[in-house]
Amino acid sequence: MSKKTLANLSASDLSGKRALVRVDFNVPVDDAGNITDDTRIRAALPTIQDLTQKGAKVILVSHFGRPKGVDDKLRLTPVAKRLSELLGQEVVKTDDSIGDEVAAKVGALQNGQVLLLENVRFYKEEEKNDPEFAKKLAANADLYVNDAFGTAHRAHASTEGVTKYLSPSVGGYLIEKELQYLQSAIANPQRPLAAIIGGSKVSSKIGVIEALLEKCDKLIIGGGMIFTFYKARGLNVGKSLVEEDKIELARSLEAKAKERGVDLLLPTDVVVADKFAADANSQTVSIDNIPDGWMGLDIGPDSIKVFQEALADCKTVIWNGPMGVFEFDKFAAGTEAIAHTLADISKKGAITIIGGGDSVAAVEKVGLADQMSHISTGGGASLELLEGKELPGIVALDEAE
Ligand SMILES: Nc1ncnc2c1ncn2[C@@H]1O[C@H](COP(=O)(O)OP(=O)(O)O)[C@@H](O)[C@H]1O
Ligand SMILES: O=C(OP(=O)(O)O)[C@H](O)COP(=O)(O)O
Repeated sequence: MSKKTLANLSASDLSGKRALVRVDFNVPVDDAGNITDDTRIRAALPTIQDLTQKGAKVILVSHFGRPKGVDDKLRLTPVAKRLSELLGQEVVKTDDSIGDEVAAKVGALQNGQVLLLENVRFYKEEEKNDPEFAKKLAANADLYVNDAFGTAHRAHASTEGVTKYLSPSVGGYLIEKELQYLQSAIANPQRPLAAIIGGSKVSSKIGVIEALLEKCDKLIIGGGMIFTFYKARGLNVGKSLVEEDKIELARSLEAKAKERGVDLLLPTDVVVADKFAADANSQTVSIDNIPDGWMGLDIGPDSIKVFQEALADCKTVIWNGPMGVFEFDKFAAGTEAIAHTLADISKKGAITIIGGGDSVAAVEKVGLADQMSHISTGGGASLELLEGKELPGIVALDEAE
């Protein structure tokens, strides 16, 4: 990468220095708050360990979920515990990300110690990239390392704003590794190239589809994303997830795909449930038969077949977003089938890239992660790279000398 990285900093640059390190510890958790997949924590270890070995005082900052203000369910305390186990050393945890308590605990850090700040999104100023808030985050540190690849597509205070107040500002080893792999796989992809988009972040990912129509030969849509398209077609979607203000966009995307001759594949059948729960009653219906009061939580068997056939000849596939609510066994079949298909085409030489916290968790759950070409810690971030966009969290870093 053309940016300065941690590899450019020696022990003499780092020893005794307070390093503010942006990580993406936005890990999947179950209803009881237990971490169900720690890939993102493990992926940050090389950077954290390099810093501690070189005598830096490490101050980690991350978001967790999408809180509106302080939310006790979205505290990073379980993450601090898991990180401490993985590092084999104590991780000091603060209850805030700025302020006096943080300053005091940072002041008490010894060289090589690690501290984790509280969820930075408890402050609305974080996502607004408020300069005063960025200045307060930066006040406790001497230098900045961004290793949050999964959040590099967000221009927030802890990913972009802080770089204006800390020097040097460098990329960590995870960001370096992700860019190295993704840029080469995506710049000149082996074709046919397919993108599979699912999951629940409809409003933040539906926009990506437009740019992907220019790049991809096939676009497969699943997960919670599909019902906005169906509503645009005038179908009844019951209580399924819909983004009302994206219906018009969905309609125009279908029209554009047709114009450009890109295969935009949507499921033809879905598994619907009478409630959002593991023990819900379920039935498989065609998409024009979703009953009132029911919600679509997985793609159906006919759709799985069509998707598998479409993927069979692909040479590069990038997948972000599960096909259904795979956390509930009843609604995991679509996601599991696609994971198996990608493992199969990987074996035949295709490049398969899985990105996103929950998508990676799903592939880990079925034990197929090591059969994919690349497991990326970023879903939205890897899709934006595929679109050809620059990621603000990377643009903001110092240029390599
Ligand atoms: N039909 C659906 N309705 C509601 N939620 C869904 C549906 N299909 C998938 N999901 C949910 O989407 C979530 C993952 O979405 P997202 O955050 O976009 O993916 P990733 O973390 O891989 O980027 C999962 O928790 C899954 O339960
Ligand atoms: O989980 C994340 O993104 P992803 O679901 O696209 O992989 C990142 O932590 C970014 O979170 P955000 O989409 O709430 O900014």
